[in-house]
Amino acid sequence: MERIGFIGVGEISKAMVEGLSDGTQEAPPISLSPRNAATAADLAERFPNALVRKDNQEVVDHSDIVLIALRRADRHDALAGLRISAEKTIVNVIPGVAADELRRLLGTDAPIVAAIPLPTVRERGSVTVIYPAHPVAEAFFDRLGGAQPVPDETAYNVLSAVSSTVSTYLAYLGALADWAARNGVPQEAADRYVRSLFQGVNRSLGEESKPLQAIAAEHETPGGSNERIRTTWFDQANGAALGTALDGLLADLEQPH
Ligand SMILES: NC(=O)C1=CN([C@@H]2O[C@H](COP(=O)(O)OP(=O)(O)OC[C@H]3O[C@@H](n4cnc5c(N)ncnc54)[C@H](OP(=O)(O)O)[C@@H]3O)[C@@H](O)[C@H]2O)C=CC1
Repeated sequence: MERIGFIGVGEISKAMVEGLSDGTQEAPPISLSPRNAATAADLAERFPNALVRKDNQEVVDHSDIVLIALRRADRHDALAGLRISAEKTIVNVIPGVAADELRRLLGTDAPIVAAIPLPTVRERGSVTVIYPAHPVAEAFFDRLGGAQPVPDETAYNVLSAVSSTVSTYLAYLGALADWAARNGVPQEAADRYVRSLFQGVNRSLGEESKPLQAIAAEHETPGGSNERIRTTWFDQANGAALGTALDGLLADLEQPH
């Protein structure tokens, strides 16, 4: 079985380790980098297949697949001087760090695959976008809910920008609950109702043969109150502002750093 190593053991690595290890029949051997010792030690204690290594090079040496899950600013400090031989596979989850840059930094001939895992890989509940298609990376993310290879780097960056809207979506739900609370509904009841409302709505996303805009239309009566909020709040100016924010992020992701 392929051995997996994590350089950077923060939130997203934790989710991947849990998804690979929790309640699975055949959990792969996992090596964890030692920094963020509390999270690494917690994972190693919970999962017998996971071990904390003494340094990042040891993680690489004990792995067939090396996950790079660092904050962008830490990449030079963490990766300079690491030796990764050509038969290993590198999976990079740092947004906006192109394969060419990583290859120069690491001085390696190993294949480099970029990936956008979401925290729900913890429950093996989301598909991970990868670029380029690569059988080892695909098999890895199949263990975590599935892999979705995209044909080019632009498509990868576009979907990376789209996946950066999740906290905005959740903050929007929070704003609805807060508005209800300001208008007299106890906060707990408002939170509970908003959660239940959108959990129900999100289930309708499972109808994959239906376009998203058709699902939206089904939740709206012509002349009704859903239409009123959409057209008065999510109006042209608001839709255009969203497009501008995404365009700006995409330009940043596409620019070499
Ligand atoms: N969280 C998410 O949902 C997603 C995140 N990403 C991307 O993945 C990357 C990691 O994100 P996330 O897990 O949230 O970030 P975290 O900050 O939670 O984790 C990054 C980890 O890297 C560690 N680190 C820093 N320097 C080194 C080093 N020299 N050697 C080894 N480890 C080091 C940090 O340790 P310390 O805390 O001690 O500094 C920290 O634990 C980011 O680039 C992010 O944009 C991608 C998809 C989804």
